[in-house]
Amino acid sequence: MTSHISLTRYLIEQQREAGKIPAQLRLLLEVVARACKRISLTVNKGALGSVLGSAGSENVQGEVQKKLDIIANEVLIEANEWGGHLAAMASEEMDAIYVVPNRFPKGEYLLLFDPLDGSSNIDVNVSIGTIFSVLKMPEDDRGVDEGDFLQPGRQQVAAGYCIYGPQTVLVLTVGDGVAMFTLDREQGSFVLTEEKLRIPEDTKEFAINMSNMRHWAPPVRRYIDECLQGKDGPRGKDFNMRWVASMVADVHRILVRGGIFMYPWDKREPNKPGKLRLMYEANPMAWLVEQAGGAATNGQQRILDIQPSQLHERVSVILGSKNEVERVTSYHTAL
Ligand SMILES: O=P(O)(O)OC[C@H]1O[C@](O)(COP(=O)(O)O)[C@@H](O)[C@@H]1O
Ligand SMILES: [Mg+2]
Ligand SMILES: [Mg+2]
Repeated sequence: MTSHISLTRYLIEQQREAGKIPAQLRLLLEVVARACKRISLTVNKGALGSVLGSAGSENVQGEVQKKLDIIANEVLIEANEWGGHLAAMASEEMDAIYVVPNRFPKGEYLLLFDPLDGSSNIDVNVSIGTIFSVLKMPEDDRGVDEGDFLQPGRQQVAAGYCIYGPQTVLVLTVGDGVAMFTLDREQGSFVLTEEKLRIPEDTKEFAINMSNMRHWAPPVRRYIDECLQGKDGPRGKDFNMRWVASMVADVHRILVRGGIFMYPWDKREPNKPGKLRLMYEANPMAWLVEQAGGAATNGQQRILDIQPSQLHERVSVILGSKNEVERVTSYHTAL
């Protein structure tokens, strides 16, 4: 642990001393953090809080919603509606954007979130999380609409996630490196526990859902085949594998000790670019990973440079230790 600096103090320093963020963005991030704290408490109640199981509904992507998907979505909306200098919000769990009712002064920011990432792990008590991204509301815009959200990830002004695991940890970037804050339950506050995180450029650990192997495209197959050959293969080293099936948990591990994470396009749904969502999952995680010295591509280009054409757009994701991401990307572009 590096200090007893709270998230609030860290953000004030980012605002006043580093001049990195305006006061309005600081307040918005504090509201998001408070909402995450509430979600964390709800997650911890588990069966005692009747929060496990399915809600019996489907989201816009046709996925079955869990009770916690809906609860987490409501907590974020409610907290930010009145507290966050926002013009509008967009969520993986809502078909359309949520325009914040008439505000004066007009909200300057747009908030996007995956309220509960790793839904399949809720009922089995494995790490899950909330992923968020903040964009600036375009200037000279008279009214907010979906088009305002369609900005490439490089234009994010803040991004992060909160992981609800053995510890609740909030990980954040405002473009000045990546900082981690651990929730101190006795104090009720997030405390800075790691700063200026760096992902090692090389790794011997990959994360991919191996059950999809037969559906992968040749470049992904080639990369994993070479890893699996270990010491005797072209890579000359043995690789380890991890797959939590919560993107937050897999990316968190990579930020802490390195590795490569892939959820590539595959033949199961050939018309979709991938499973993960560009705006709620890939963009915030790609920026965090880049801010920690890693890389993130869709196999063809940097994720942060993709111009979105739809709010709920999907994308192929390859991110983590720089040299490995560059290798997989070169296997795609060499074709
Ligand atoms: O079950 P699969 O196909 O391995 O997918 C796992 C992936 O799906 C996700 O759970 C999707 O997120 P949601 O739970 O928000 O839908 C990612 O977190 C994870 O990387
Ligand atoms: Mg998700
Ligand atoms: Mg989700």
